Amino acid sequence: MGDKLVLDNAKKAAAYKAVDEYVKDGMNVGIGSGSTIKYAVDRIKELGLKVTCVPTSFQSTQLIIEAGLVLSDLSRTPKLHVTIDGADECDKDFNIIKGGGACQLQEKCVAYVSDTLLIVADYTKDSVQLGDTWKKGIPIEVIPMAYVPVMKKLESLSLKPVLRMAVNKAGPVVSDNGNFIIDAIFTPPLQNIPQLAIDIKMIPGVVETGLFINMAKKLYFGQKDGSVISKTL
Ligand SMILES: O=C(CO)[C@H](O)[C@H](O)COP(=O)(O)O
Repeated sequence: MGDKLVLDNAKKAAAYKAVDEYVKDGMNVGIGSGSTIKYAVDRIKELGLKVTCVPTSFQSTQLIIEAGLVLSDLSRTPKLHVTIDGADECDKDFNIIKGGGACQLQEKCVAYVSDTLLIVADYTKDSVQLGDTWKKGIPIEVIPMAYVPVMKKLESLSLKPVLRMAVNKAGPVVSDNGNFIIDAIFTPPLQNIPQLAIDIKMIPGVVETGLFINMAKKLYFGQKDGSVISKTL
């Protein structure tokens, strides 16, 4: 089997297991973003579950609509039973980096109002410490007018900020919220991750960081052989 197929099977196994364990008829469900979450939506559809879905991006809105599921938003559905989302890297203490797809702002808003946040990912996202496998840094959403001073401040926090550039478009990536994304590259180990998350968030112009601390209840990692390792703290 090719590497991509192995990875896709691992993602699917993780997403299916999370849905099977947690999602029930009548629930309000947050739908994360990325390539893994597609399988969670597939499973919800396959099981015919009667749930109300709140998306975390343009992409997940499309997934919900295409699957024929009930689409809502945080204004109409401000309290969720469970959110299922992907991740770029998870450490042994459940510190998580998200935002590889630039969706971390809406993802965090949706996760925050959820009773339970489940992370579904393939085995490459399961690390001892952040930065072991994810080399693209911490995604940080910033308002466009402030990106230069934010980058300078990030340098003073020993991070190496890079403005994320678009592919097939001249200029920077523009998030679903009209903002820029700075990827703050770091050399592991990160010291005091909860404090770092606060320090970054406190910089004027920063809207949200891709550091998800103390948020996930359970992590599901699909393995090469199609099994799933799940972890709770
Ligand atoms: O945080 C995210 C988007 O902002 C994604 O959940 C994260 O990048 C994982 O994506 P994938 O499931 O494609 O590996």
